[in-house]
Amino acid sequence: MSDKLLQVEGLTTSFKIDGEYYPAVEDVTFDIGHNEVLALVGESGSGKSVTAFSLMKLHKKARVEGSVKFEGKNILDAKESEMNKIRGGEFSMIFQDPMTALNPLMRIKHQIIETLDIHETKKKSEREAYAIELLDRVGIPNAQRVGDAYPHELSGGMRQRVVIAIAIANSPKLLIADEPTTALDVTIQAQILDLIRDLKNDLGSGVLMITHDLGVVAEMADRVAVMYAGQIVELATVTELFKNPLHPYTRSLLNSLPSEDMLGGKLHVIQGVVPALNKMDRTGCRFAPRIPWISADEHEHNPQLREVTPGHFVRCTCYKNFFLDSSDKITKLVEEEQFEMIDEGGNN
Ligand SMILES: Nc1ncnc2c1ncn2[C@@H]1O[C@H](COP(=O)(O)OP(=O)(O)OP(=O)(O)O)[C@@H](O)[C@H]1O
Repeated sequence: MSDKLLQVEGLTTSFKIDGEYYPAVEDVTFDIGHNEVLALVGESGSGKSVTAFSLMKLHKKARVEGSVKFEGKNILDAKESEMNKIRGGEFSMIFQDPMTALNPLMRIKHQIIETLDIHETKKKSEREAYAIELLDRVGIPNAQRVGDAYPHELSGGMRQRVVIAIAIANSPKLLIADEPTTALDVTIQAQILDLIRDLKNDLGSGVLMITHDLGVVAEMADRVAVMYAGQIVELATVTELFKNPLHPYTRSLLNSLPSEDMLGGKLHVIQGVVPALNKMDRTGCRFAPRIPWISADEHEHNPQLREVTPGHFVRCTCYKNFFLDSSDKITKLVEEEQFEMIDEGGNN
């Protein structure tokens, strides 16, 4: 048996658009160990959720290629009946929006009991008491009363705790958290992250934490995979990535974090957005159109994710010619109008 909990190799998930398949996620390779948090970061449309849904085999109409080995077994070959056992059992997912994850017409405790029933966790007679115990464990005060409530009677933070109670009900070995705190205010966010970390430590589970919040990454992750336009462009330990980011996209992401030494309190972002699936040039470096001051011959023709120092992987050689490490250089690029300046309120 592999010592890695999850090994994803060459994962490629394609959707049909106007009769042709286009990959939303392409050649994605990473692994997660027991009791390890891997953060998957990247801006909207980079392929984070498609990756997560592919791991759970939740895409019904997509073409999914590559391999996803869970404790050495390729689950992409698993039958739907096996996947139903795995989902919510060994693999669990915490979704971004608790309101869509919960059934509005069912009492909270029955939603937890339902997942215990599917996986036959605990004796039937013990399941209700265990459901209440889980609510208590995720920090819900007056768990008995909340168990009898319907989702709309709870606050957003409480609902997210319920979703987490459901996700951990069967002691999953792998927890996938897709932007678990986006919909919550800052104080509740911190509490939910603490909760996920404590549960991970108690259960020894691996966690795939999907986020575009680098603060969450710094706080939670052991390693980070940065995604851009369906590919992982950089992967390293969290310390290494924050200390020595290489790929231009990673560096621009980190540079967009507000910090005191930013020019005049402004944030800097590289202009542009992730291209649509059917409009993307797939032959070279996908980030090239967003850093036009780097000449074409500084990009690789078909860039691969390559280990440049032990455990630190980067795609494309263009990083060698990309500098964004001092205010002077940022100023120069701003003067050359390569950067869009936005203030902290998000206004241009
Ligand atoms: N069912 C689908 N059919 C066609 N295209 C899809 C489908 N699901 C996702 N996509 C496309 O795949 C790409 C990646 O989407 P994905 O939702 O994984 O991005 P993301 O990084 O999770 O973004 P966000 O942070 O906004 O959730 C996008 O271009 C999206 O439009």
